[in-house]
Amino acid sequence: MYKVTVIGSGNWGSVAAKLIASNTLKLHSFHDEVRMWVFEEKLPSGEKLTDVINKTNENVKYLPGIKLGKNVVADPDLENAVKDANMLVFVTPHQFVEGICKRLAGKIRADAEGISLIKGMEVKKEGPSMISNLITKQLGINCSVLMGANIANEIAMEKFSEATVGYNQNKSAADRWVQLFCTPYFNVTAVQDVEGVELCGTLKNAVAIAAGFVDGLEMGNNTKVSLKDLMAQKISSPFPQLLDAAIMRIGLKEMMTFSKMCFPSVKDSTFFESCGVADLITTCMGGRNRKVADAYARNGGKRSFDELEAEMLQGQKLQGVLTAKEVHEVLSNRGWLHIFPLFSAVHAISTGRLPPSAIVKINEEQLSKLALDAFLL
Ligand SMILES: NC(=O)c1ccc[n+]([C@@H]2O[C@H](COP(=O)([O-])OP(=O)(O)OC[C@H]3O[C@@H](n4cnc5c(N)ncnc54)[C@H](O)[C@@H]3O)[C@@H](O)[C@H]2O)c1
Ligand SMILES: O=P(O)(O)OC[C@H](O)CO
Repeated sequence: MYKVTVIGSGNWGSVAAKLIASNTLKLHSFHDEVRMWVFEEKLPSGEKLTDVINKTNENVKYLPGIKLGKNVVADPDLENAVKDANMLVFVTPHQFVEGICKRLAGKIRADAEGISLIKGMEVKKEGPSMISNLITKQLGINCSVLMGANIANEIAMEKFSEATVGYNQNKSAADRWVQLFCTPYFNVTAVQDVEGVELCGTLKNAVAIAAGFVDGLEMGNNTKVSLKDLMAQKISSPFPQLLDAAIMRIGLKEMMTFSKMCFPSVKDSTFFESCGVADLITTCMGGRNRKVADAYARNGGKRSFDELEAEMLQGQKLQGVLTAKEVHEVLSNRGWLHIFPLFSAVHAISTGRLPPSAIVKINEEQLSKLALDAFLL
């Protein structure tokens, strides 16, 4: 019998628990109960979030108004939450995974399998290391990934969407994950390209920040903003939707180039799965990264991302700004900044080194300066 624990209980973590819990009740090879580890916090009422979830069957802070399923049990004790599980679903903001894995080392079942729903990466001296790899290395378990065009609040309302499971060797584990997540409104397919799937989910968050800048500047209506560099790339539209499309096109190209330069085994076909172009479009149009970057540009870069994130997302976390920093580290370490103008601009703008309008003005001269700054820092 398979026993599932979800490690994380934010917006997507709660929806993942709901999807899984609806299936474990139906599938005989799985225990009904789904444990969900909660990073404990006190609510304004003074109650603990875990107690409220278990009392109301609702994550009132990160997914209000949605019942998770009576077989979801919130647990604030990480070790206790995982001790009986042999299917571990990792779904926290990526900056917390390393600490969580350190706490879990030696505490999980020997036959455990993992899947990461986390969009992000770590940068080591040797280069980028994906979160699934970090989980495998620290816990010694096989780890697949699940990424896709998935806005948690919409899937919580059972609106149709698709997702992609990425796996390396273990096809039977991938099939089990597909079985565990699939519902009539959540269609999951598996591809043998764990890094490709994970890089798609990770890198599109940096592109979504660029899309937010464009929207926040209302570029289509602002004749003061020069389009010459976009025109140099044969794009010259006065309409914001078309600028968004330009950002997505250039972003997709940089995502593919970066992925293949860092991980030559990544397959082109992966970018045409839900985790690729579909997630890119979804996040650039409707995600949290886009929304907060839009506010950043509207404020002329005068209010920091941290401040805007806290005010606009009430505890939910952005991944795009941190991802742009991680990508920038790889690019500057390897002397690749000039190949990735969009990623470079997103990092320079989000750290206040260039104004938001630079998203369509980034040029060779600025890139050389950024490269020099990176070298001097
Ligand atoms: N929300 C979505 O629509 C969505 C969709 C697909 C993928 N994702 C990805 O899923 C991952 C998790 O995102 P989410 O939306 O579930 O989370 P979230 O941004 O909604 O919530 C933040 C979570 O982090 C927890 N947290 C805060 N401090 C912590 C700490 N020190 N240690 C551990 N946990 C801490 C909070 O308790 C909360 O559960 C991210 O990588 C995200 O990109 C999100
Ligand atoms: O809301 P975002 O920007 O974190 O994006 C959410 C998901 O990753 C979209 O698939």
